Amino acid sequence: MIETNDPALWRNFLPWPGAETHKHARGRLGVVSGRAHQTGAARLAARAGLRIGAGVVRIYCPPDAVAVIAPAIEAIMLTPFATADALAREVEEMDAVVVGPAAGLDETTVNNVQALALSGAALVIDADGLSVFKGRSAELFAVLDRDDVLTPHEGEFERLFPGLLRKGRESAAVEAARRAQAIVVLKGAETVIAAPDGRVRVNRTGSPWLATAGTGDVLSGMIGGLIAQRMDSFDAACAAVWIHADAADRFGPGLIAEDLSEVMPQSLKALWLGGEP
Ligand SMILES: NC(=O)C1=CN([C@@H]2O[C@H](COP(=O)(O)OP(=O)(O)OC[C@H]3O[C@@H](n4cnc5c(N)ncnc54)[C@H](O)[C@@H]3O)[C@@H](O)[C@H]2O)[C@@H](O)CC1
Ligand SMILES: Nc1ncnc2c1ncn2[C@@H]1O[C@H](COP(=O)(O)OP(=O)(O)O)[C@@H](O)[C@H]1O
Repeated sequence: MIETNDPALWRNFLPWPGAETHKHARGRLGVVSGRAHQTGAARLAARAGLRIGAGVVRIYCPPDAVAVIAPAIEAIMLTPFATADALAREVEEMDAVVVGPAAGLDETTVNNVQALALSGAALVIDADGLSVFKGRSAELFAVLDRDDVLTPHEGEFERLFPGLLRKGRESAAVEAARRAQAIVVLKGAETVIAAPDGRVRVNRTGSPWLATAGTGDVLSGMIGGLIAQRMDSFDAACAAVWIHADAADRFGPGLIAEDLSEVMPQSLKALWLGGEP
């Protein structure tokens, strides 16, 4: 059965901090950055993960990107890595990791995704982390766990699941989640969230203000931030998609991706107070 994504389905599972918590207990999110000229996407994702409540957020970047990222972050931390193996070692302390935004379409990204998949962290894989597996999707699916999340837009979806969209977006997302054995978030004006066990929800509150560069990077950070706080990956994806659109609608005209993390507290506060958002 296809459900409409609604806060009633996941509101009670949102990870609000308890009185005795501390930053490490709230959840640790890693975000993998691209090279020096491609760091904005990771910073958007990292800030969104922090905003949605992860207690610690750390960007992992190639060594050449340190000098670019360091002056552009405050609460977010930064660790350089030189190889995929080094990255896998560094993320051992993380609960969730976002990989793919502006990662680059080369073998480095393939190696990073595969190395991360062997770590204990749940993965949110977006953008280049998906596109780089075009024509070789089995290599991606072989390393995924059921709590990992793929967040393709239709272009990326077609690269991983050629022809599947012809079945219709809902059926395509369900079949994709079954094939990948992971959560699939098929983004668009209506976003479909599907799990390998057959659960599927359609988000019908999409905001057209989201049709601007970088909003998908923000969404990946939001999903990762909720999973880092130990929310079930399917519910985390549903909640993030809904909050993402709610924040966009609250901002309205002129929205750019950077604004989403600044307006998100309004959406979160409405959910926290328990009233109608
Ligand atoms: N601030 C930043 O640094 C940003 C970096 N970004 C990165 O830039 C790179 C390219 O991103 P793109 O999303 O343009 O890359 P894509 O490689 O997905 O290319 C977009 C192409 O996909 C096709 N497509 C089909 N359906 C589409 C849909 N529903 N939405 C978008 N495209 C669709 C279009 O033909 C389009 O030309 C990625 O690495 C991405 O992560 C973007 O996320 C934007 C912001
Ligand atoms: N017309 C629209 N209505 C609602 N949501 C949209 C619309 N267009 C794009 N979005 C949303 O905006 C985000 C765009 O993500 P993506 O295509 O990955 O962009 P980017 O790679 O630039 O970050 C997705 O969450 C998508 O669902």
